Amino acid sequence: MAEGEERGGEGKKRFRIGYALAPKKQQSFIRDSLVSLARSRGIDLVRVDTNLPLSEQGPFDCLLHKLYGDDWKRQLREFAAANPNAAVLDSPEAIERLHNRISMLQVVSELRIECRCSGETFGIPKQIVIYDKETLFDRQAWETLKFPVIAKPLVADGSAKSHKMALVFSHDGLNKLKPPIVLQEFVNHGGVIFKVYVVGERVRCVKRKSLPDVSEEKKVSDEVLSFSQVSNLAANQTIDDSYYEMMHLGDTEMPPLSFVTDIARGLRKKTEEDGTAGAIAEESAGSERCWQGCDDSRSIVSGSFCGDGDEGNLQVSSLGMEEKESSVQV
Ligand SMILES: Nc1ncnc2c1ncn2[C@@H]1O[C@H](COP(=O)(O)OP(=O)(O)OP(=O)(O)O)[C@@H](O)[C@H]1O
Ligand SMILES: O=P(O)(O)O[C@H]1[C@H](O)[C@@H](O)[C@H](OP(=O)(O)O)[C@@H](OP(=O)(O)O)[C@H]1O
Repeated sequence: MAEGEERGGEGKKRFRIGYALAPKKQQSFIRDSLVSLARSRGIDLVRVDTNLPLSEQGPFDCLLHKLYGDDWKRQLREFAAANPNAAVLDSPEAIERLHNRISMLQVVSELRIECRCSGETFGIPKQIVIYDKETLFDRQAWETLKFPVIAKPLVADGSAKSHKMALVFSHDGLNKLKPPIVLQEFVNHGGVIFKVYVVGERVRCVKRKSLPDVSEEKKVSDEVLSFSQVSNLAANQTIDDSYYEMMHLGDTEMPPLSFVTDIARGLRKKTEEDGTAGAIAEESAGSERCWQGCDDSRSIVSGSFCGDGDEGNLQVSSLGMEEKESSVQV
């Protein structure tokens, strides 16, 4: 439908947003409440049928997607060419860097934040990337890194596998890992992370549960603990709350707003400079893509990191989603 064409009743133009999501993400993101709110504001959310060619569907003023693969990328390119006025969130080129845990953090490492408040620091935990088993056992590659470390799949493509991580306490745990991986020093941070979502001018900071601190005696363990999406556990997945009760997480203060907005502003500026659409949100120890919904259906993954083993699983209980949040416009 041409731009400016009337769609809704009473002379109001309605917008059609096509969404193309995997079924699980559809469930978490396209909630009835969102659909009704959008409808009341003149926006119709329309599911894209991924079994049909995109070119046969629409018209859409905007396409919201979280799908991957060469064929999908081709379809998006064709859609963008045929519909130059339609927004594609996000273009495959713009999100490419977020699919690799090294390149996703590059923009963060280039940010220089002057911390005006005392005590705040900003940066990425020390990390190395390991592409093969040989390097995994090469002590030299490890010289700069201290245990415990978190092993994260290098690829971050939204698959369940790409979220499977492991906390490794010593060299003995290394043989359970499957490169390519990023090994990042574990930073004790009191069992709570702050996720900061940046969409254009808007910034929202939420508090989430994270991995518990590692005590000195635990640091000598040869265990490997696997975990997945700890910050997204649903309220009914409470397993062991004693740690969090002890840490009084509910009382944890949000980071100073000025600190959060400085980071948000910096990230926005950097991504705009680089011509990247969409948004990155910054955590205390990682980096995130934006345009996210809440998902009640996640669980601690049993089984091993990157696959199929059976090492111990880390038990983390859930904090109510977005238990406490602050929102600001920059
Ligand atoms: N270096 C670190 N030190 C301590 N904890 C960390 C570190 N890196 C990650 N974590 C914890 O592990 C969780 C998952 O890490 P990360 O955010 O990199 O993975 P993800 O799978 O991309 O994210 P999510 O769990 O939000 O889907 C973080 O939310 C945080 O709780
Ligand atoms: O809801 P928050 O706390 O923002 O957590 C997000 C994760 O950090 C993202 O990694 C998830 O996206 P992927 O599963 O596509 O990586 C994303 O999955 P979603 O797209 O299903 O919402 C969320 O789990």
